[in-house]
Parts: sequence; structure tokens; C-alpha cells
Amino acid sequence: MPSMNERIPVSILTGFLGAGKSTLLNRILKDPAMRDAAVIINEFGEVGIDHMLVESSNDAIIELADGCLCCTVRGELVDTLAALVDGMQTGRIKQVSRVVIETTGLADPAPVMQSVMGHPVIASYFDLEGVVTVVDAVNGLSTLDDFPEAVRQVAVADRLVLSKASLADPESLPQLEARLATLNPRAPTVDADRDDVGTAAIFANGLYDPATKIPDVDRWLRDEATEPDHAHEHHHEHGHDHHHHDVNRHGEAIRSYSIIHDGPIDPASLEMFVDLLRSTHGEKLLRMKAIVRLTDRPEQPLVLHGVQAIFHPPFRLPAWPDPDDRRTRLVVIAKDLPETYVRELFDAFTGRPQIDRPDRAALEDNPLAIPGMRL
Ligand SMILES: Nc1nc2c(ncn2[C@@H]2O[C@H](COP(=O)(O)OP(=O)(O)OP(=O)(O)O)[C@@H](O)[C@H]2O)c(=O)[nH]1
Repeated sequence: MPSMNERIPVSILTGFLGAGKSTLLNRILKDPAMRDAAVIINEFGEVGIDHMLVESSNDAIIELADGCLCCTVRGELVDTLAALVDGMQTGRIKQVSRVVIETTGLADPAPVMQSVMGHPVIASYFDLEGVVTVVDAVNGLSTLDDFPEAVRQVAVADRLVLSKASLADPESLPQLEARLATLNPRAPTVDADRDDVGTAAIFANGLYDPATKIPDVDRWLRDEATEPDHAHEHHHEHGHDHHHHDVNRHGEAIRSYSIIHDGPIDPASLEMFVDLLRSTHGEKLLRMKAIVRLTDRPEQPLVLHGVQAIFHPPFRLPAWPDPDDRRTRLVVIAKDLPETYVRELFDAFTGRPQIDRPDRAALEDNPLAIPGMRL
């Protein structure tokens, strides 16, 4: 039986939507030191895509259900960690050397941290060791201005990883670095391109110590400890055809929509759908992720990543991650963008028959024919 005398280190990998958390995690998982690690992934959006894109030779990848870790899924995180302990004690699960939790890009890290440090049972088996926050050099400054979650993610970090520096305007970098230094004076900032960033060592920061952070951090953590359920009235609107949800903590306006499509999609249609969505509502798009079955080479799915105004170069996977499920999945996280708009635009370009809705030909002539286009 494995010894449980030593607490298992838990690290949190956070950062705003699309900052590069999964990319970094994929690199870190290649480090042999991560072989016995368990990874917990949480995604905002009903259709998980991230777990399909995590390349790992170890099987201990646990995907938490839909919802944001800092809100609805918090109890589930505690249950997952408890089940891990139970599994190791009974020998069903082999001893894990470390747990890494990748949060959603919208997560407030404080409740996630508090689930590890503040839960009486969990805290006796696990130590919080290393909060790593990825900051996107392209969108970082504006994201910090617009989203309090992003500010918290930076402030709590033991280490900051600056991603996409090569894509950013070099003149904006010193400004971003100054902002990061104000929010978190003690955390070293490292460039994502550096080789040593992509190893397990990035998590080795010793026991988490709020005293090394700006005073707000200690207050946030204490708030979570005393009022675990504050502001958590969820108005989930699951059901019927509504594939979106609403997590109050992130404001009414941010929603995630998922689309699943069976048939192969013509590349030109996909391109037009994406172009039209960007050109009409680009400023409202926070994140788009898709794995797409195209008519051209349908066995090598296309992966698309949009992060605010940036669309990263799409690439093909050599095969479908799950050969039994080769359906297109698309997740859009947007602010103030009605679901009907995204869905109808997608349907129009993928040729699903519609009644009383503009078809593709009509849209190419007049994109304003879609309800919601003028919002
Ligand atoms: N050029 C460049 N692209 C990057 C870098 N890091 C991430 N990307 C790209 O940014 C996009 C989003 O990366 P992800 O790793 O999926 O981001 P994430 O933070 O896990 O995204 P969410 O889970 O949706 O919040 C992908 O297209 C990556 O290839 C980087 O350092 N440089």
C-alpha cells in the first residue's frame, strides 16, 4: 500500500482564455518527471475539446464536467481529489507524484486554491505548491483592464509565464511587464519560449505562501474560506436545445456556446463562417475552439483556435483523438453575443436545412439577414 505520510503536491495552472495553458501543459507532460502525475482539466463549455488535445502517455487525466471550476465545479474538485486519495489508499490507483489542475480561463483562482488549502480533509493529503499563471503577451494588457479574473490570476501566481511574446507589439511589452510587476512583485516572469519553462520544475515553488503576494491575495483567500458559497446563485439554462450556460460570477454577459455537427464541412464554408463571425462580432469573441471534420481529409481533423482578435494558424491532427466519435465540435465563448446568432450563422454555412431562416446564398449577399446581426 502506498504511504500517505507525505502530502502530494498540487499545482494550479491558470491564465485567461486562450493564454496558452494547454500548450504549456502539453510540453510539461513530456517531462519524464510528470509520468506519475495526475492532471485535472476543467473547461468552460459543454463540449470538452481540451482533453482531446492533451497529448499524454499517462492515463491519469481527469476531466471535470462542464462548468467553471471556481463556481459550480468546486465541489466536484474536492470529490475528485478525495476519490484520488481513496483510490491510492485502496490500491486501485497507483500513487501519483503530483496533481496539476488546469483551470478554465475564466476561473477565479482563489476558490480553487481554497479547495486545496482550506478543506480539512483535502489539506491533510495535499499541499498547494506552485500556482503558475500564463499571460498572453498580445492580449494581456487589455485583458487585465477588462477582466477582474485575469487580475486575480496574475496576483496569486508563484510564477508568471509570458506566452506569444513573438506575436506581440514589442513596444507594448515593457508596459505589460510593469503591470505584472505591480500586481505581483515577487513572482518571476519567464518567457514561454524558454525550454526550461516546459518542465515539471516550473511547479516547484515550495509551499504556497500568501504572504509573498500583494495583500489582496490573503483577503481573497480568506473570503473564500469564510463564505464558500457567496455569489454562487447559478441560473443554468440547460435543457432542450440550449447549449449555453451562464455563470454569474463572470457576469451575465459571458456565455459559452457549443455546437456539434455530424457531417463533414466544406473548407470554404468553414472559412466563411469564421470570417463572418469575426468581421461582424470579432470584438465580442473571447475564445473559439474547434475540432472540425472537413470534406477534404476528413480523417485528419482540423483544430482551430481563436483568442480574442487573434486566430492562430489552424493545424491538422494526424487522426481523431477518439476514433468512435468523429463529429465536429465548436465552442465559442463570447460576451454579449446571442446564441441564436452563432448557431444560425453556423447552420447557414454548413447547409443544415432551415425553415424561415436565411440560407447561405442570402447571407453572402446580405449578412445582416441574420437576427442579432445588428446587436
Ligand atoms: N505563437 C504562440 N502561440 C501560442 C503560444 N501559446 C499558445 N499559443 C497558441 O494559442 C492558442 C491557444 O492556446 P491554448 O494552449 O489552447 O490556450 P488555453 O489557455 O489552454 O486556452 P483555454 O483553455 O481556452 O483558456 C493555440 O492556438 C496555441 O497554439 C505561444 O507561446 N506562442
